[in-house]
Amino acid sequence: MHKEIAGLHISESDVFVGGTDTTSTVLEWAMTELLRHPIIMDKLQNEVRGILNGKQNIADNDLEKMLLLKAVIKETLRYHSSIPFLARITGQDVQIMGYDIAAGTMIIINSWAIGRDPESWEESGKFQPERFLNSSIDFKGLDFQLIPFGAGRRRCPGIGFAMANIEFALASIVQKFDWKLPNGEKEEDLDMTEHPGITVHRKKPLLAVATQYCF
Ligand code: HEM
Repeated sequence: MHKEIAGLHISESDVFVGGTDTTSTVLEWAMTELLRHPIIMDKLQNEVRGILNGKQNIADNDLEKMLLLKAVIKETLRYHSSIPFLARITGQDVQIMGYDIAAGTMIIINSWAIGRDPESWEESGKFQPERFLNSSIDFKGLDFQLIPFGAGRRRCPGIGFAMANIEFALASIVQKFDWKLPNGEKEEDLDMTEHPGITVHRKKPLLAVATQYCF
């Protein structure tokens, strides 16, 4: 069924498709990067376990204090923009950076490439969540170097829901379990091949061994 929300046509299947694969893909990439960077995993577990102090249920105001958790998720969204291509059709003739673009042209914006652009990001090829700790750059569509949710009127309407899901899930799994790669696999051997598609997920699903953490 299609509904009109603020003049935009959005169907229930748009919401379902837009909201499931994307969220799980971001979580899988976040865990991949944490397994590849054990020092960051350690720092994150210290932050989450310290703030929760043995409490099993995570509340909204606990998440507000988890600054490294938020930075890890932002860095994952920068480095692994899960919906890489945004599409727009120009409503009138425009000139962008010296290029004349006729009305009715479809423009494809590659948010994956923007997230890795060395002109926008220092050490763009490295996973460094700390870059966001003292930065006001956010993913809400106002900072054009970080647009994993798009920008403008058609940007993702599910940002709040997505972030709540990812923050709760990631905080919970790093609080309650310690994680390592299976069969003595080393961080540097972790296969990072991407599977291109509407969402860019891991080509091979991530395998990790969980050990329950004793509080
Ligand atoms: C990390 C998770 C998510 C990511 C990375 C993501 C990303 C995106 C992107 C890039 C777009 C296109 C925006 C544009 O063209 O400017 C989009 C659209 C959309 N997203 Fe999300 N999304 C996520 C989660 C969700 C969730 C949880 C929901 C619903 C509960 C949702 C619902 C939608 C819908 C309905 C659209 C179409 C909006 C329109 O056409 O106006 N998304 N999303």
